[in-house]
Amino acid sequence: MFLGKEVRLNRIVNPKSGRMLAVTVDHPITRGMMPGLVDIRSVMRKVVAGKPDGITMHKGIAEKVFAPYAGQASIILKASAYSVQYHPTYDTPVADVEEAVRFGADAISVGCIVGGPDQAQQLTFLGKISKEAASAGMPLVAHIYPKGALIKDQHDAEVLAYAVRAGAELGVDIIKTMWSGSAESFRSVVDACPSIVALAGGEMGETLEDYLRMTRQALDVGMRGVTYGRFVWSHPHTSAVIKSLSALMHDDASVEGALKVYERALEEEKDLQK
Ligand SMILES: O=C(CO)COP(=O)(O)O
Repeated sequence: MFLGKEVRLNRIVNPKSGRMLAVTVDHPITRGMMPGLVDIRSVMRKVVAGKPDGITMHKGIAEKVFAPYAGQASIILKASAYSVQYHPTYDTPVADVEEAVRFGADAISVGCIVGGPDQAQQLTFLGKISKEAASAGMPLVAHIYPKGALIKDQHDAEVLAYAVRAGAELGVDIIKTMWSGSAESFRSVVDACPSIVALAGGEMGETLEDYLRMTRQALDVGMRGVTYGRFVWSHPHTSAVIKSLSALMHDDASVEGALKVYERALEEEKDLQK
């Protein structure tokens, strides 16, 4: 491995735990103007205060909003976008590895949609950016979504295993995927993938405890990263949520232990407001 890639990987994957805690704020182009992300400056301040390893963002947000926090968390530069509404099977390139280097990013992140009519183009794009990222010593993160006519259930473990393995086959370092619903089925997804498997949040729960339980179960079967968005920044106490996730990811806390960390972080927030 290039030394540059190793240095960057060690910034986003905590060397002590071997795991990555990332938060993503890349939703608006894909999903529309979600209320929780309208005030992106306030979201960014709270996310940085929670001390995640990395934050996934598009280039304009990196430049206009993240800049004051440079060095406090890694930039994972989002380099593709699609539209859930207008073209849900085509994730199109919007940035490149050269820009990731220029922004000081520690990884570049793309989406790739398999199981739909655009699969061939999507894999061509992934193969190309994998080559470019490798040449620059830039870790590659990809969210391989199984979507489209061939996919009946996006959470089916067999379908997810295909998706993560497709990413590993093309040299992706960290592959984001969806929860399959149980530890037993998720084990088969992780086992299919020689790269790091990370979990996206989606709409898999209602409470913080739901997400902590899902994360704990996935960790127990070998998952090594999270890139959570919606449930983190739409929560009224974003920084405390990130700190509780950090206890799970980096200190191997139980769900109960992580909830205690959350309560303690809330108390600290109250003290600061006094
Ligand atoms: O990867 C993600 C979006 O790009 C995950 O975000 P959510 O947790 O909101 O699903």
